Amino acid sequence: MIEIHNIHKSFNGKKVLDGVSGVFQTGKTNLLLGASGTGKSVLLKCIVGLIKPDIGSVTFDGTYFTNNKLDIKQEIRRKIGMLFQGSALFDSMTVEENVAFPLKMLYDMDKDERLDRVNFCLQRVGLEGTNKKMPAELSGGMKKRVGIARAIAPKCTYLFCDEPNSGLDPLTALKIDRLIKEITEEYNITTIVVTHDMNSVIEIGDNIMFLYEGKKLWEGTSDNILDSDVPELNEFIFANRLMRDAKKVEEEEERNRAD
Ligand SMILES: Nc1ncnc2c1ncn2[C@@H]1O[C@H](COP(=O)(O)OP(=O)(O)OP(=O)(O)O)[C@@H](O)[C@H]1O
Repeated sequence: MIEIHNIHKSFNGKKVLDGVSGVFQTGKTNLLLGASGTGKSVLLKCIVGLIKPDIGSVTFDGTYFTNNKLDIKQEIRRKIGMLFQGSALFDSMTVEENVAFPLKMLYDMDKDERLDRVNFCLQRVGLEGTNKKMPAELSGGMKKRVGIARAIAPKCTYLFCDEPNSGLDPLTALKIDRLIKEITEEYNITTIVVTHDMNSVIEIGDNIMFLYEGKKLWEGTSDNILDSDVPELNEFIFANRLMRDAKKVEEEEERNRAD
């Protein structure tokens, strides 16, 4: 379980996070939802320690993280897996080398043990046998799968995903969302996903925190989000639907032109 308490962050006098508190449960897919520029990524970076909040604290399973001693922070960092926006694979490394990378950095494993773990993770994300492929040879969805395999390779306790389905077609996006949820439940991980996609909300939103202009305006689940009485959230959901409908019309028109 991850707890955040009263997180504030400003850049050059501009407030980006304004007193955000909340709890992210173990074994659940916790979503940080909001429009562009509402502070989702900054909050994620504050949680993992890439950005220091001006005020506030983060606790991992009861251990205080923010401003704690370096060795305690490093111990927590070892348990964190990250799936970055755009996958962020090393282009000059094979799939196998990419997934092995955190194992080399964090563990004193022999080569065979490391390869076993890499193969296990590749198999878990449905990419067995792709060891020697280069990232340039992979589709967007496959790259995300490699990113997930790399994140879980060190047996992470906490998984952070920054817009995991950006740039993917709806069906591939759905498969990636489901894979993240399955892995979260299977390994009892605390997962936080940054998203602005309502499809993800409905599909995997065990616990959703809606951010608006740096504030948490609503918290709930995919079952009750459509009943919210928060105007900013309802407007966000409506805009998402309009976007989806407009996309459908565009695709339909494209199909008609092609016929
Ligand atoms: N290092 C930084 N220095 C200055 N401003 C920053 C920095 N990082 C983020 N910001 C600003 O903080 C605000 C929130 O950014 P953030 O990336 O958290 O938005 P977001 O909700 O994740 O949006 P998106 O969905 O577009 O990624 C933006 O106005 C951004 O320009």
